[in-house]
Amino acid sequence: MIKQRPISPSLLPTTAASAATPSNGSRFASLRRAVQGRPSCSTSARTVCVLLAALCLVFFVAEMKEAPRSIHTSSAAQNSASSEPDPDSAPSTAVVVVKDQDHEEEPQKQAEEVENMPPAAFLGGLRRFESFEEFVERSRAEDGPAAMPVVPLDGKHVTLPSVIIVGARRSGTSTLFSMLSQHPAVGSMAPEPRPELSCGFMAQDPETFPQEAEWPGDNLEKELPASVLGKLLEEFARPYTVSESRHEGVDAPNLVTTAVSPGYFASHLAPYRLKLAMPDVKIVVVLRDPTNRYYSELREALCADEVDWEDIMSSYAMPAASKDYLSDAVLDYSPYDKRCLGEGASAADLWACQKGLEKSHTPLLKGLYAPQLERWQRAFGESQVLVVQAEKLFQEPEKTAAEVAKFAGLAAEHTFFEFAVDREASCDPRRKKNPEVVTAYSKRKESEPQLRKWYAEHNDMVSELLGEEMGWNDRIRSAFVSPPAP
Ligand SMILES: Nc1ncnc2c1ncn2[C@@H]1O[C@H](COP(=O)(O)OS(=O)(=O)O)[C@@H](OP(=O)(O)O)[C@H]1O
Repeated sequence: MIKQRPISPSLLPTTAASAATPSNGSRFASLRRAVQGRPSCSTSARTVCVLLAALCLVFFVAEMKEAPRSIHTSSAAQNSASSEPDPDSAPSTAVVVVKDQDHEEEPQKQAEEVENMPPAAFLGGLRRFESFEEFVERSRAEDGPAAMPVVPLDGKHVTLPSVIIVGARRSGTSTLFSMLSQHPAVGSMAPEPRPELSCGFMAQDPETFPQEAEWPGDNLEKELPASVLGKLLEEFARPYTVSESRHEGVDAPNLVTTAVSPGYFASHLAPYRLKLAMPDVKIVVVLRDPTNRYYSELREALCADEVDWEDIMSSYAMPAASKDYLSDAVLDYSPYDKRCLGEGASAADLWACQKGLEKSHTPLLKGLYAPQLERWQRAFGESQVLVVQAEKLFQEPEKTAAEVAKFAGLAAEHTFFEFAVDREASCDPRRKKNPEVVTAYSKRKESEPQLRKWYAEHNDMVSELLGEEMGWNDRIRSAFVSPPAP
């Protein structure tokens, strides 16, 4: 059970300006930098934003004094959250309160607390082990994960995530991660980037992945020897440094550690390797209208400081108008190929599938969600994989975060604050000075109706798979509805 405790200042909302305070190496730092440093936010707009945020803060603090700590549902939330406004024409979101998610307060104190813990003692749900091998042995002996481990490593203390948001990329994963991190029983970890593993530890090339811990290609129930698994977990956990003393006052079994690795969803190997390494980890998948997801990724690529034209032009090639193209894509890059789903596929087979996906039309194919989702469900079972629709997250952020929190095993009696994205400030390549960028983006945007049609059949498949209408085809459907007679 989570002990009720007064809201600490770090849980209170901050103004846009203070939320934008840079912080070393954290995911939030880059988010904040993104919010702060966006070129289009004019000074006057910023002033208005800051004033608005300050007003929000005053009202909020007054309200929090009165309000019980319950789930906060947005009054603006709509019941049907199937589509989002066109990200290219949507007005900027009002700047909303953001919890200042710094994991920097009292790091020294935290380190000392962990250091002074007797082995196998609890600290807010974390249990100290001398090594991951010891953790694995204890978990096996106790027939379940022996709490979340905290293990000394190279002068730091590291742990493992119990919930991982695996993607899809550009679907609001950072927003969800930052919202969950507001929960007092969540020790969120923003892994330090490892440039050498651009696609993530569990998605890396079999050439560099530890051979003895590799997916054997046949048996999902296989148990790796404790020494091998211990070594693998140590490598995996290396960037997940235990955060500061925010776990204080939380009863042991409730602590949840979350991580976000949006590149994992499209990986063919990550689900199986993760299952082998952390069979109990909970998986969260956020799915966004694939057309909007595509343009978001394109915008991100075009807004990068250094744009590799050749790469962008080939990666972001548009589908040909003919439907055959889809079959070609399916056969050549085979996210549908049975072997690529993992049945009897070796790590080398799966890597070939992943490479195929990476080589051509990647951003386009990443929007074919069904086979990707099937791999995760096949590896972990449906009950361990939660699918969140991005449009619902955008329209009902607090409610959606509460649902994810419940899935993660967290008590619901907590208020989440929306992490709002200032759309006007978000990168729009058309505002770039470089005419090549402007032309490239505009040309791709002209093909939007074609792209929507290309995804339509697959979108229906995803709706069917999830037993819920995602609404991603609404725009093309409405285009066919004849206007009412004058
Ligand atoms: N609350 C809310 N409302 C509307 N849109 C939102 C919201 N939160 C995140 N987003 C949009 O999600 C996109 C970023 O997704 P990710 O955080 O998953 O990106 S990443 O993969 O981690 O780079 C990025 O999409 P685009 O703006 O279309 O590029 C964000 O604007």
